[in-house]
Amino acid sequence: MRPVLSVEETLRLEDLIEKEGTSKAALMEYAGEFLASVAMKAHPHHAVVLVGFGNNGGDGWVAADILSQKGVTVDVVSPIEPNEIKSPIARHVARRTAGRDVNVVVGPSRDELVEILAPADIVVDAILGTGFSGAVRAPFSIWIPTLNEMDMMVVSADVPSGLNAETGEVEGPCVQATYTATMLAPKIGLYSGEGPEFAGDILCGELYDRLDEVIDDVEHAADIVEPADLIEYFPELPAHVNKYSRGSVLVVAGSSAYPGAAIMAAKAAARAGAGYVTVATPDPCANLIRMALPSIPVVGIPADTRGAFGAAAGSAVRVLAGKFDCVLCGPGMTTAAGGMQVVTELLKSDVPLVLDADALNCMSRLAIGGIDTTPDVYRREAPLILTPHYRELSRLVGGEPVEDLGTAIDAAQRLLWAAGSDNMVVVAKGPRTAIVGVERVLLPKSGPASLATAGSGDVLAGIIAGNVAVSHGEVDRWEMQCAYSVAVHSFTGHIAAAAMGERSVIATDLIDAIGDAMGVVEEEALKDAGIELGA
Ligand SMILES: NC(=O)C1=CN([C@@H]2O[C@H](COP(=O)(O)OP(=O)(O)OC[C@H]3O[C@@H](n4cnc5c(N)ncnc54)[C@H](O)[C@@H]3O)[C@@H](O)[C@H]2O)[C@@H](O)CC1
Ligand SMILES: Nc1ncnc2c1ncn2[C@@H]1O[C@H](COP(=O)(O)OP(=O)(O)O)[C@@H](O)[C@H]1O
Ligand SMILES: [K+]
Repeated sequence: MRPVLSVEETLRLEDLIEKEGTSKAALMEYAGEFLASVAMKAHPHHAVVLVGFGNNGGDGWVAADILSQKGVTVDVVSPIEPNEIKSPIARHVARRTAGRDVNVVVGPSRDELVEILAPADIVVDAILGTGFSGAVRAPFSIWIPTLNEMDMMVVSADVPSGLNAETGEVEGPCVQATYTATMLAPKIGLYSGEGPEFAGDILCGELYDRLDEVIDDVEHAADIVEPADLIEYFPELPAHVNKYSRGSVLVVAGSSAYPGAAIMAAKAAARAGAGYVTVATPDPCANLIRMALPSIPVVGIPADTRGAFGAAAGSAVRVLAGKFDCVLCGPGMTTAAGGMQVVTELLKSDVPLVLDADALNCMSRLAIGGIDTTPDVYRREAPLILTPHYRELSRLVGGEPVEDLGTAIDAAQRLLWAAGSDNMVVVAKGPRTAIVGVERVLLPKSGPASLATAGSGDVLAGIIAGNVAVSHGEVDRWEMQCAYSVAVHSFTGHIAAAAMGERSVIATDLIDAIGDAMGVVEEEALKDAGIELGA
């Protein structure tokens, strides 16, 4: 697992490191060394280092010094004279570097900047870091578009300048980085909002030799799940299993209007390894689903006049549910009154429950005004996994906006804390999906944009339910198991995109790729853990 920190957590970490005897001035030296080492990967002859007023600029001044000592021709571009820099540690390194073998240009015009940049083979962006917020002001509001227009190789110090390190928001111009050399731990804004579009490849400099020991003394905004972390969560297939003991899933889904969602979720659960999948669906669409899924039993449930779950559906589904290792409820179900009863009854059961799509919309209606009004709706002993996309998540917290990773994590944490249940996990789905559990926020591998296609979420819900069933509840950390499922879903996106072309992927392609995707996740995990296949 690799920690990702908020700005506040980073500052707390720096304070802790300082208390242990490594000053902020020393950290700046290490940050500059790391920045220079990333720039040196490009074997530059001529580097331009753009520095700002603060400590991010300090990192740049140190890097400039080191690059010139390595024989690189270096121009430093600064908005002010080194003597005028307010931060004492940054002023110190700026004065030192300016007295050495680098060319310092203060306050160039746009045309002068173009002339300085043109001969360089690498640009180090040390203009703004974690101290920046809002929209970039002059002169950087001129420097940054000028740099971006020249399309050069850029290494950004800590975060691309112009990106809010906390939220990933970009309100004005922002440096388009080739690499981001981030210090101590990646900042959450690199993964949220527009962060991924501007950061390029993210490389992290640990800077402090006891970092592993101290980093857990501060909270982590999130943890990136690395391939080897998933090893314990691979579903097993022992020789002695039968179809029931492999794991059974009841998929409570579909309606006359949306039978396809039930079909995709059920098929995905079976492909993920559940030995026995059954669909419970409103009577009028049961035959259609039977024809689409010859290997899956379909139970018709009393319907209303529109072909959605009817008044008697709640009790019928509750009776069925007890026979399964996991119940997935929601895809294509609509939010008709019968559906609301189905969700209410299933919450009372003691079976691990995955709620997706319309089951979540039913939840928001059950807790009108958001989770805080009726947190008891969510409380149950058995595991409860919610898989909302941003809009569904926003409804669950009473309409508060959820529009990027940061706001999604906040909303999911509000749900968890209000419910106060240890066995609840929120899989907040978006371009970067976060899995929010009581103890941790996980960032599993994200998939390609090809996943943004109707029905893709039904497939993920099926994969999650299939894996929950296969584990028979013997999982110590449900959020890690969800991370395995999200990683599999992400790889289905990559595999389907390679086969069909990235623009042409549809959700049924993802289902067909589940088996291969599980293979890839497992191969990567073993490789990451240094375990050789076939050894
Ligand atoms: N604090 C520490 O211990 C360490 C900090 N380090 C570096 O220091 C950085 C943080 O330094 P600072 O806190 O000094 O902040 P920054 O250097 O990121 O930015 C602060 C400066 O930006 C200016 N600024 C803020 N908003 C602006 C806007 N909208 N338009 C134009 N200018 C704006 C401020 O006037 C201030 O001078 C980190 O990102 C990292 O690169 C590293 O050297 C490692 C150690
Ligand atoms: N731009 C994107 N890049 C990567 N993954 C994405 C992107 N957009 C959506 N996804 C993923 O695709 C899935 C979409 O789910 P959802 O919105 O529930 O779809 P549906 O309701 O149509 O089934 C989620 O797993 C989400 O994380
Ligand atoms: K920067």
